[in-house]
Amino acid sequence: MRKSEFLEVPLTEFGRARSGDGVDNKDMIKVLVAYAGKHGGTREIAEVVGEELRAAGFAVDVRDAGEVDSVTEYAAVVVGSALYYARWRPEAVRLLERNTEALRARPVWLFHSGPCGPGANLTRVSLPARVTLLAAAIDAGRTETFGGRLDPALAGGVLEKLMARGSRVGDFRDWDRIRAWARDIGRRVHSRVPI
Ligand SMILES: Cc1cc2nc3c(=O)[nH]c(=O)nc-3n(C[C@H](O)[C@H](O)[C@H](O)COP(=O)(O)O)c2cc1C
Repeated sequence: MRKSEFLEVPLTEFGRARSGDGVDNKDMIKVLVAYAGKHGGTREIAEVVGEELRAAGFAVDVRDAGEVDSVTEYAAVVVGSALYYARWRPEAVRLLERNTEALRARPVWLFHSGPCGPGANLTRVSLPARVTLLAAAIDAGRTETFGGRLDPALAGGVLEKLMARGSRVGDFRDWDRIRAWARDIGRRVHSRVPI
């Protein structure tokens, strides 16, 4: 199925949540938010995206991209990676590579987090070449760039310590923008406007 055909298929055709935690969520549409990073900054973005999607009425799994084998149980998928040396983390790239066909059949949103320092939130970073090809194969929409976080206390190794200095140090994640983006995804899935 092409993504354009998503509009024609009832959401009920996709996986629905099984009940768990004593909550009867069997009628909720499942959404996956997968993330890849090194120091937790991208995971926290994914968690906030997940929070907003839950508030919008979806059953959301927020999972480490490296632990996702299949996406077929989800009606929509969000994949985010930290940027390191202008690249995506390998776990996120592998998720896209291994699930290209299934992702092509679902609405998919991509984001990456990285820019730090003054102007971090005005910066739009292009997808790395490999991910550009995968995004085209998946027919994903435009990738969102979110500011990142550089904390010298978390820096391991010489290069990370060199990066985590000066005006780049700090938390440049714009939570309002991240939440607004997630709410927009929720609206689009509900209203069947994929991307
Ligand atoms: C060694 C190193 C290289 C980085 N390279 C980039 C980069 O190429 N582009 C970018 O926007 N951010 C870059 N960053 C910033 C990280 O993407 C940012 O700190 C991000 O929030 C890290 O996410 P994480 O905590 O999930 O690992 C780099 C950071 C480090 C420490």
